[in-house]
Amino acid sequence: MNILIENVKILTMADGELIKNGNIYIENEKIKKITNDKIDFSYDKKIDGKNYLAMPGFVNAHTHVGMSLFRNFSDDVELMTWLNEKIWPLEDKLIEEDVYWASLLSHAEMIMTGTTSFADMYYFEDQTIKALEKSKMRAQISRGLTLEDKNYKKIEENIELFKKYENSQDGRINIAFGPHAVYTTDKNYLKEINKYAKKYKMPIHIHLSETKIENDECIKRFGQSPTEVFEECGIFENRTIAAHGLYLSDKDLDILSKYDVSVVHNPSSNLKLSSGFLDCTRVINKKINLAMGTDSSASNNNLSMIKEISLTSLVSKYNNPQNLKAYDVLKMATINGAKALGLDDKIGTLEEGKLADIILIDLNNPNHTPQNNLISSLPYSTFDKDVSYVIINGDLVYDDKKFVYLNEKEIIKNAEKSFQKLRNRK
Ligand SMILES: N[C@@H](CCSC[C@H]1O[C@@H](n2cnc3c(=O)[nH]cnc32)[C@H](O)[C@@H]1O)C(=O)O
Ligand SMILES: [Zn+2]
Repeated sequence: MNILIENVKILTMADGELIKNGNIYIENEKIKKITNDKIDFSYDKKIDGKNYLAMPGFVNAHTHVGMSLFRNFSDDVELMTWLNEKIWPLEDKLIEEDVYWASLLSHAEMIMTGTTSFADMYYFEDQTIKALEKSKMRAQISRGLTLEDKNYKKIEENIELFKKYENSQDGRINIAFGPHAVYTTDKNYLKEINKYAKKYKMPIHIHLSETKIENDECIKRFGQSPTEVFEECGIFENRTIAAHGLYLSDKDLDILSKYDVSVVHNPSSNLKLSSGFLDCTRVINKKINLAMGTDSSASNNNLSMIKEISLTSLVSKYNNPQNLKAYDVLKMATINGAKALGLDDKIGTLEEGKLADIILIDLNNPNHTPQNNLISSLPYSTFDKDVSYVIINGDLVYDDKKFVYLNEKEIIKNAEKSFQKLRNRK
Protein backbone atom coordinates (compact mmCIF):
# COMPACT_ATOMS: atom_id res chain seq x y z
CA MET A 1 0.00 0.00 0.00
CA ASN A 2 1.32 3.46 -0.89
CA ILE A 3 0.23 6.34 1.32
CA LEU A 4 0.77 10.07 0.99
CA ILE A 5 0.39 12.24 4.09
CA GLU A 6 0.25 15.74 2.75
CA ASN A 7 1.13 19.01 4.41
CA VAL A 8 1.55 17.70 7.93
CA LYS A 9 3.53 18.88 10.96
CA ILE A 10 6.22 16.29 11.67
CA LEU A 11 8.07 15.39 14.84
CA THR A 12 10.63 12.93 13.48
CA MET A 13 12.35 12.25 16.86
CA ALA A 14 15.53 12.16 14.75
CA ASP A 15 16.15 15.91 14.34
CA GLY A 16 15.97 16.86 18.01
CA GLU A 17 13.25 19.17 19.23
CA LEU A 18 12.21 20.32 15.79
CA ILE A 19 8.78 20.27 14.26
CA LYS A 20 8.88 20.58 10.50
CA ASN A 21 6.24 20.85 7.83
CA GLY A 22 6.12 18.52 4.87
CA ASN A 23 4.74 15.53 3.02
CA ILE A 24 5.43 11.95 4.01
CA TYR A 25 5.58 9.46 1.15
CA ILE A 26 5.11 5.85 2.22
CA GLU A 27 5.92 3.19 -0.35
CA ASN A 28 4.97 -0.36 0.65
CA GLU A 29 6.27 -0.78 4.21
CA LYS A 30 8.82 2.04 4.19
CA ILE A 31 9.10 5.80 4.45
CA LYS A 32 10.31 6.71 0.98
CA LYS A 33 10.61 10.45 1.37
CA ILE A 34 9.88 13.28 3.78
CA THR A 35 9.94 16.53 1.86
CA ASN A 36 8.26 19.84 1.22
CA ASP A 37 8.39 19.15 -2.50
CA LYS A 38 5.79 17.28 -4.49
CA ILE A 39 7.31 14.15 -6.01
CA ASP A 40 5.94 11.91 -8.70
CA PHE A 41 4.17 9.26 -6.65
CA SER A 42 1.15 7.06 -7.11
CA TYR A 43 -0.70 6.38 -3.90
CA ASP A 44 -3.58 4.18 -2.78
CA LYS A 45 -4.51 6.57 0.00
CA LYS A 46 -3.96 10.28 0.60
CA ILE A 47 -4.36 11.82 4.05
CA ASP A 48 -4.75 15.58 4.36
CA GLY A 49 -2.36 16.29 7.24
CA LYS A 50 -3.29 19.93 7.76
CA ASN A 51 -4.63 19.58 11.29
CA TYR A 52 -2.35 16.78 12.46
CA LEU A 53 1.02 16.11 14.01
CA ALA A 54 2.84 13.05 12.63
CA MET A 55 5.24 11.20 14.91
CA PRO A 56 6.63 7.69 15.38
CA GLY A 57 4.14 5.21 16.85
CA PHE A 58 4.64 4.43 20.52
CA VAL A 59 6.60 1.35 21.57
CA ASN A 60 5.11 -0.30 24.65
CA ALA A 61 8.23 -2.09 25.91
CA HIS A 62 6.64 -4.13 28.69
CA THR A 63 3.16 -5.61 28.74
CA HIS A 64 1.13 -8.81 29.08
CA VAL A 65 -1.62 -8.43 26.47
CA GLY A 66 -3.25 -11.76 27.35
CA MET A 67 -4.20 -10.40 30.78
CA SER A 68 -6.79 -7.86 29.72
CA LEU A 69 -9.72 -10.02 30.89
CA PHE A 70 -8.43 -9.34 34.43
CA ARG A 71 -8.97 -5.59 34.12
CA ASN A 72 -10.39 -4.14 37.35
CA PHE A 73 -10.43 -7.60 38.85
CA SER A 74 -8.03 -6.94 41.72
CA ASP A 75 -7.21 -3.46 42.92
CA ASP A 76 -5.87 -1.86 46.11
CA VAL A 77 -3.29 -4.55 46.94
CA GLU A 78 0.50 -4.72 46.54
CA LEU A 79 2.30 -6.89 43.98
CA MET A 80 2.85 -10.16 45.85
CA THR A 81 -0.72 -10.28 47.21
CA TRP A 82 -2.02 -9.33 43.78
CA LEU A 83 -0.09 -12.17 42.11
CA ASN A 84 -0.36 -14.90 44.77
CA GLU A 85 -3.93 -14.41 45.90
CA LYS A 86 -5.71 -12.89 42.92
CA ILE A 87 -4.02 -13.22 39.54
CA TRP A 88 -2.23 -16.57 39.63
CA PRO A 89 -5.29 -18.55 40.85
CA LEU A 90 -7.28 -17.01 38.00
CA GLU A 91 -4.52 -17.71 35.49
CA ASP A 92 -4.76 -21.40 36.43
CA LYS A 93 -8.23 -21.37 34.85
CA LEU A 94 -7.27 -19.46 31.72
CA ILE A 95 -7.66 -21.26 28.39
CA GLU A 96 -6.26 -20.52 24.94
CA GLU A 97 -9.41 -18.88 23.65
CA ASP A 98 -9.37 -16.40 26.56
CA VAL A 99 -5.88 -15.28 25.60
CA TYR A 100 -6.94 -14.87 21.97
CA TRP A 101 -9.77 -12.47 22.80
CA ALA A 102 -7.78 -10.76 25.56
CA SER A 103 -4.98 -10.16 23.05
CA LEU A 104 -7.29 -8.71 20.42
CA LEU A 105 -8.90 -6.51 23.07
CA SER A 106 -5.45 -5.23 24.05
CA HIS A 107 -4.38 -4.72 20.46
CA ALA A 108 -7.49 -2.62 19.77
CA GLU A 109 -6.84 -0.52 22.87
CA MET A 110 -3.18 -0.03 21.97
CA ILE A 111 -3.85 0.93 18.36
CA MET A 112 -6.49 3.50 19.26
CA THR A 113 -4.05 5.09 21.73
CA GLY A 114 -1.17 5.29 19.27
CA THR A 115 0.92 2.23 20.08
CA THR A 116 2.36 0.42 17.06
CA SER A 117 4.78 -2.07 18.74
CA PHE A 118 4.95 -3.90 22.03
CA ALA A 119 7.07 -6.37 23.99
CA ASP A 120 4.99 -9.07 25.64
CA MET A 121 5.53 -11.76 28.25
CA TYR A 122 2.80 -14.33 28.81
CA TYR A 123 1.68 -17.84 27.95
CA PHE A 124 -0.56 -19.24 25.20
CA GLU A 125 1.48 -16.79 23.12
CA ASP A 126 0.56 -18.61 19.91
CA GLN A 127 -2.91 -17.10 20.49
CA THR A 128 -1.42 -13.63 20.80
CA ILE A 129 0.45 -14.26 17.56
CA LYS A 130 -2.78 -15.42 15.91
CA ALA A 131 -4.39 -12.16 17.07
CA LEU A 132 -1.48 -10.22 15.54
CA GLU A 133 -2.44 -11.63 12.14
CA LYS A 134 -5.61 -9.59 12.51
CA SER A 135 -4.40 -6.46 14.27
CA LYS A 136 -1.18 -6.18 12.19
CA MET A 137 0.76 -4.79 15.16
CA ARG A 138 4.52 -5.27 15.58
CA ALA A 139 5.58 -7.32 18.60
CA GLN A 140 8.35 -9.02 20.48
CA ILE A 141 6.77 -12.08 22.08
CA SER A 142 8.17 -14.06 25.01
CA ARG A 143 6.87 -17.08 26.87
CA GLY A 144 6.83 -16.34 30.62
CA LEU A 145 9.19 -18.87 32.25
CA THR A 146 8.78 -19.89 35.88
CA LEU A 147 10.10 -22.76 37.98
CA GLU A 148 6.94 -24.86 37.87
CA ASP A 149 8.41 -26.16 34.66
CA LYS A 150 8.63 -29.94 34.59
CA ASN A 151 11.34 -31.18 32.19
CA TYR A 152 11.80 -27.60 31.02
CA LYS A 153 8.64 -27.85 28.97
CA LYS A 154 8.08 -24.10 29.04
CA ILE A 155 11.60 -23.45 27.77
CA GLU A 156 10.86 -25.87 24.97
CA GLU A 157 7.62 -24.03 24.16
CA ASN A 158 9.56 -20.76 24.07
CA ILE A 159 12.05 -22.27 21.60
CA GLU A 160 9.16 -23.64 19.52
CA LEU A 161 7.71 -20.13 19.31
CA PHE A 162 11.09 -18.93 18.01
CA LYS A 163 11.38 -21.67 15.42
CA LYS A 164 7.83 -21.18 14.22
CA TYR A 165 7.32 -17.44 14.34
CA GLU A 166 10.63 -15.53 14.40
CA ASN A 167 10.41 -12.87 11.68
CA SER A 168 6.96 -14.05 10.61
CA GLN A 169 4.03 -11.89 9.49
CA ASP A 170 6.13 -9.72 7.15
CA GLY A 171 8.87 -9.47 9.77
CA ARG A 172 6.59 -7.87 12.36
CA ILE A 173 7.18 -10.61 14.94
CA ASN A 174 10.27 -11.43 16.99
CA ILE A 175 10.59 -13.95 19.76
CA ALA A 176 12.42 -13.58 23.10
CA PHE A 177 12.85 -15.75 26.19
CA GLY A 178 10.77 -14.61 29.18
CA PRO A 179 12.34 -15.71 32.50
CA HIS A 180 9.71 -14.12 34.70
CA ALA A 181 11.72 -12.78 37.66
CA VAL A 182 14.35 -13.72 40.19
CA TYR A 183 11.72 -14.90 42.71
CA THR A 184 10.08 -17.33 40.26
CA THR A 185 13.32 -18.88 38.95
CA ASP A 186 16.64 -20.19 40.30
CA LYS A 187 20.22 -20.06 39.09
CA ASN A 188 20.17 -23.43 37.30
CA TYR A 189 17.02 -22.49 35.44
CA LEU A 190 18.43 -19.08 34.44
CA LYS A 191 21.68 -20.69 33.25
CA GLU A 192 19.69 -23.15 31.14
CA ILE A 193 17.77 -20.27 29.55
CA ASN A 194 21.02 -18.41 28.91
CA LYS A 195 22.42 -21.46 27.14
CA TYR A 196 19.54 -21.53 24.66
CA ALA A 197 19.40 -17.74 24.29
CA LYS A 198 23.02 -17.88 23.12
CA LYS A 199 22.41 -20.87 20.88
CA TYR A 200 19.49 -19.22 19.07
CA LYS A 201 20.69 -15.61 19.49
CA MET A 202 17.42 -14.75 21.23
CA PRO A 203 16.84 -11.69 23.39
CA ILE A 204 15.43 -11.83 26.92
CA HIS A 205 12.56 -10.15 28.76
CA ILE A 206 12.51 -10.12 32.59
CA HIS A 207 10.96 -8.38 35.59
CA LEU A 208 13.76 -6.81 37.64
CA SER A 209 13.77 -5.24 41.13
CA GLU A 210 10.12 -4.27 40.96
CA THR A 211 9.59 -4.15 44.73
CA LYS A 212 11.70 -3.73 47.84
CA ILE A 213 10.55 -7.16 49.07
CA GLU A 214 11.87 -8.77 45.87
CA ASN A 215 15.29 -7.27 46.56
CA ASP A 216 15.34 -8.07 50.29
CA GLU A 217 14.34 -11.70 49.73
CA CYS A 218 16.85 -12.13 46.92
CA ILE A 219 19.64 -10.86 49.15
CA LYS A 220 18.51 -13.27 51.90
CA ARG A 221 18.41 -16.17 49.43
CA PHE A 222 21.58 -15.56 47.42
CA GLY A 223 23.51 -12.81 49.21
CA GLN A 224 23.17 -10.95 45.90
CA SER A 225 20.82 -8.41 44.31
CA PRO A 226 18.52 -9.61 41.51
CA THR A 227 20.79 -7.82 39.01
CA GLU A 228 23.83 -9.66 40.37
CA VAL A 229 22.03 -13.00 40.10
CA PHE A 230 20.98 -12.37 36.47
CA GLU A 231 24.51 -11.22 35.63
CA GLU A 232 26.11 -14.29 37.20
CA CYS A 233 23.79 -16.54 35.17
CA GLY A 234 24.81 -14.83 31.91
CA ILE A 235 21.36 -13.42 31.18
CA PHE A 236 22.63 -9.93 30.31
CA GLU A 237 25.01 -11.31 27.70
CA ASN A 238 21.86 -11.43 25.57
CA ARG A 239 19.96 -8.24 24.66
CA THR A 240 17.60 -7.82 27.62
CA ILE A 241 14.44 -5.92 28.49
CA ALA A 242 14.32 -5.41 32.27
CA ALA A 243 10.90 -4.21 33.40
CA HIS A 244 10.56 -1.87 36.41
CA GLY A 245 14.06 -1.54 37.97
CA LEU A 246 12.80 0.49 40.91
CA TYR A 247 15.24 -0.80 43.51
CA LEU A 248 18.54 -0.82 41.62
CA SER A 249 21.65 0.14 43.59
CA ASP A 250 24.43 2.21 42.04
CA LYS A 251 26.35 -1.03 41.63
CA ASP A 252 23.36 -2.63 39.86
CA LEU A 253 23.13 0.33 37.49
CA ASP A 254 26.85 0.05 36.73
CA ILE A 255 26.35 -3.62 35.89
CA LEU A 256 23.38 -2.92 33.60
CA SER A 257 25.19 -0.14 31.78
CA LYS A 258 27.96 -2.57 30.78
CA TYR A 259 25.49 -4.70 28.80
CA ASP A 260 22.78 -4.22 26.17
CA VAL A 261 20.06 -3.99 28.82
CA SER A 262 17.08 -1.64 28.55
CA VAL A 263 15.18 -0.72 31.68
CA VAL A 264 11.43 -0.21 31.16
CA HIS A 265 9.51 2.26 33.28
CA ASN A 266 5.86 1.31 34.05
CA PRO A 267 4.58 4.24 36.12
CA SER A 268 0.85 3.38 36.43
CA SER A 269 1.46 -0.20 37.51
CA ASN A 270 4.20 0.82 39.95
CA LEU A 271 1.99 3.46 41.54
CA LYS A 272 -1.13 1.33 41.62
CA LEU A 273 0.61 -1.67 43.22
CA SER A 274 2.37 0.70 45.60
CA SER A 275 5.74 -0.55 44.35
CA GLY A 276 7.24 2.94 44.21
CA PHE A 277 8.32 5.27 41.41
CA LEU A 278 11.44 4.99 39.27
CA ASP A 279 13.98 7.83 39.37
CA CYS A 280 14.23 8.07 35.56
CA THR A 281 16.97 10.71 35.57
CA ARG A 282 19.22 8.49 37.68
CA VAL A 283 18.92 5.63 35.16
CA ILE A 284 19.41 7.90 32.13
CA ASN A 285 22.47 9.53 33.74
CA LYS A 286 24.07 6.08 33.95
CA LYS A 287 23.78 5.88 30.13
CA ILE A 288 21.27 3.04 30.34
CA ASN A 289 18.58 2.89 27.67
CA LEU A 290 15.31 3.75 29.45
CA ALA A 291 12.09 2.79 27.66
CA MET A 292 8.45 2.87 28.73
CA GLY A 293 5.66 0.34 29.13
CA THR A 294 2.16 -0.04 30.48
CA ASP A 295 2.51 -3.45 32.15
CA SER A 296 -0.81 -5.29 31.86
CA SER A 297 -4.28 -3.79 32.00
CA ALA A 298 -4.75 -5.86 35.17
CA SER A 299 -2.40 -3.60 37.14
CA ASN A 300 -2.69 -0.30 35.24
CA ASN A 301 -5.69 -0.62 34.33
CA ASN A 302 -5.36 0.30 30.67
CA LEU A 303 -2.75 0.22 27.92
CA SER A 304 -2.42 3.88 27.01
CA MET A 305 1.15 5.04 26.43
CA ILE A 306 -0.18 8.62 26.38
CA LYS A 307 -1.18 8.18 30.00
CA GLU A 308 2.24 6.68 30.88
CA ILE A 309 4.00 9.57 29.11
CA SER A 310 1.96 12.08 31.08
CA LEU A 311 2.47 10.32 34.41
CA THR A 312 6.20 9.90 33.83
CA SER A 313 6.56 13.62 33.15
CA LEU A 314 4.44 14.88 35.99
CA VAL A 315 5.54 12.56 38.77
CA SER A 316 9.22 12.95 37.80
CA LYS A 317 8.83 16.69 38.34
CA TYR A 318 7.33 16.41 41.81
CA ASN A 319 10.44 17.87 43.46
CA ASN A 320 12.22 19.57 40.58
CA PRO A 321 10.59 21.01 37.43
CA GLN A 322 13.87 20.56 35.56
CA ASN A 323 13.57 16.78 35.77
CA LEU A 324 12.85 14.96 32.53
CA LYS A 325 12.03 17.36 29.69
CA ALA A 326 9.04 16.64 27.41
CA TYR A 327 11.32 15.52 24.58
CA ASP A 328 13.20 13.05 26.80
CA VAL A 329 9.95 11.41 27.85
CA LEU A 330 8.89 11.14 24.21
CA LYS A 331 12.21 9.46 23.43
CA MET A 332 11.48 6.85 26.10
CA ALA A 333 8.16 6.06 24.42
CA THR A 334 9.54 5.89 20.85
CA ILE A 335 13.21 5.46 19.90
CA ASN A 336 14.32 4.06 23.27
CA GLY A 337 11.51 1.50 23.07
CA ALA A 338 12.65 0.63 19.55
CA LYS A 339 16.17 0.09 20.90
CA ALA A 340 14.83 -2.12 23.70
CA LEU A 341 13.26 -4.35 21.02
CA GLY A 342 16.46 -4.29 18.94
CA LEU A 343 14.65 -2.37 16.20
CA ASP A 344 16.17 1.11 16.42
CA ASP A 345 17.58 0.81 12.89
CA LYS A 346 14.07 0.04 11.60
CA ILE A 347 11.52 2.04 13.68
CA GLY A 348 11.34 4.62 16.49
CA THR A 349 11.97 7.71 14.36
CA LEU A 350 10.50 9.02 11.12
CA GLU A 351 13.36 8.84 8.65
CA GLU A 352 13.61 7.96 4.99
CA GLY A 353 14.30 4.25 4.59
CA LYS A 354 12.83 3.28 7.94
CA LEU A 355 9.66 1.23 8.28
CA ALA A 356 6.52 3.36 8.38
CA ASP A 357 5.16 3.05 11.93
CA ILE A 358 3.47 6.44 12.15
CA ILE A 359 0.67 8.02 14.14
CA LEU A 360 -1.22 11.23 13.48
CA ILE A 361 -2.38 13.27 16.45
CA ASP A 362 -5.37 15.55 15.90
CA LEU A 363 -4.47 19.15 16.81
CA ASN A 364 -7.78 20.72 15.86
CA ASN A 365 -9.36 20.69 19.31
CA PRO A 366 -9.55 22.86 22.43
CA ASN A 367 -6.84 20.95 24.29
CA HIS A 368 -4.22 21.72 21.59
CA THR A 369 -5.11 25.40 21.24
CA PRO A 370 -3.13 27.62 20.93
CA GLN A 371 -0.47 25.64 19.05
CA ASN A 372 2.33 27.15 21.06
CA ASN A 373 4.78 24.34 21.81
CA LEU A 374 3.72 21.08 20.19
CA ILE A 375 6.43 19.02 21.90
CA SER A 376 5.15 20.15 25.29
CA SER A 377 1.60 19.48 24.15
CA LEU A 378 2.28 15.74 23.85
CA PRO A 379 2.97 14.93 27.51
CA TYR A 380 0.99 17.80 28.97
CA SER A 381 -2.12 18.33 26.79
CA THR A 382 -2.76 15.35 24.51
CA PHE A 383 -5.56 12.88 25.21
CA ASP A 384 -5.96 9.32 23.94
CA LYS A 385 -8.88 10.41 21.78
CA ASP A 386 -6.57 12.67 19.74
CA VAL A 387 -4.96 9.68 18.00
CA SER A 388 -6.61 9.73 14.56
CA TYR A 389 -4.52 7.65 12.16
CA VAL A 390 -2.19 4.72 12.84
CA ILE A 391 0.12 3.21 10.23
CA ILE A 392 2.10 0.05 11.00
CA ASN A 393 4.65 -1.38 8.58
CA GLY A 394 3.24 0.95 5.92
CA ASP A 395 -0.26 -0.40 6.45
CA LEU A 396 -3.09 1.90 7.55
CA VAL A 397 -4.71 0.10 10.51
CA TYR A 398 -6.64 3.01 12.06
CA ASP A 399 -8.26 5.44 9.67
CA ASP A 400 -9.82 8.63 11.02
CA LYS A 401 -10.49 6.94 14.37
CA LYS A 402 -11.90 3.76 12.80
CA PHE A 403 -10.28 0.33 12.80
CA VAL A 404 -9.50 -0.92 9.32
CA TYR A 405 -9.02 -4.61 10.21
CA LEU A 406 -10.44 -5.09 13.70
CA ASN A 407 -14.11 -5.56 14.47
CA GLU A 408 -14.38 -3.66 17.74
CA LYS A 409 -17.91 -4.82 18.58
CA GLU A 410 -17.06 -8.47 18.02
CA ILE A 411 -13.93 -8.19 20.16
CA ILE A 412 -15.76 -6.53 23.06
CA LYS A 413 -18.58 -9.09 22.93
CA ASN A 414 -16.24 -12.09 22.91
CA ALA A 415 -13.89 -10.70 25.55
CA GLU A 416 -16.84 -10.10 27.86
CA LYS A 417 -18.16 -13.61 27.17
CA SER A 418 -14.73 -15.14 27.82
CA PHE A 419 -14.44 -13.32 31.13
CA GLN A 420 -17.87 -14.52 32.30
CA LYS A 421 -16.98 -18.12 31.38
CA LEU A 422 -13.59 -17.81 33.07
CA ARG A 423 -15.16 -16.53 36.27
CA ASN A 424 -17.53 -19.46 36.43
CA ARG A 425 -14.95 -22.08 35.44
CA LYS A 426 -14.00 -24.50 38.24
N1 LIG B 1 2.67 -18.75 35.20
C1 LIG B 1 2.57 -18.80 33.75
C2 LIG B 1 3.67 -18.05 33.01
C3 LIG B 1 3.98 -16.69 33.46
S1 LIG B 1 3.64 -15.48 32.24
C4 LIG B 1 4.02 -13.96 33.00
C5 LIG B 1 3.47 -13.72 34.38
O1 LIG B 1 3.75 -12.39 34.79
C6 LIG B 1 2.75 -11.98 35.67
N2 LIG B 1 2.80 -10.51 35.83
C7 LIG B 1 2.05 -9.57 35.26
N3 LIG B 1 2.43 -8.34 35.65
C8 LIG B 1 3.46 -8.52 36.49
C9 LIG B 1 4.28 -7.63 37.24
O2 LIG B 1 4.16 -6.42 37.21
N4 LIG B 1 5.24 -8.21 38.01
C10 LIG B 1 5.41 -9.54 38.07
N5 LIG B 1 4.66 -10.40 37.39
C11 LIG B 1 3.69 -9.89 36.61
C12 LIG B 1 1.51 -12.54 35.08
O3 LIG B 1 0.45 -12.62 35.95
C13 LIG B 1 1.99 -13.90 34.55
O4 LIG B 1 1.75 -14.91 35.48
C14 LIG B 1 2.50 -20.26 33.30
O5 LIG B 1 1.54 -20.90 33.65
O6 LIG B 1 3.36 -20.76 32.63
ZN1 LIG C 1 4.92 -7.12 34.12
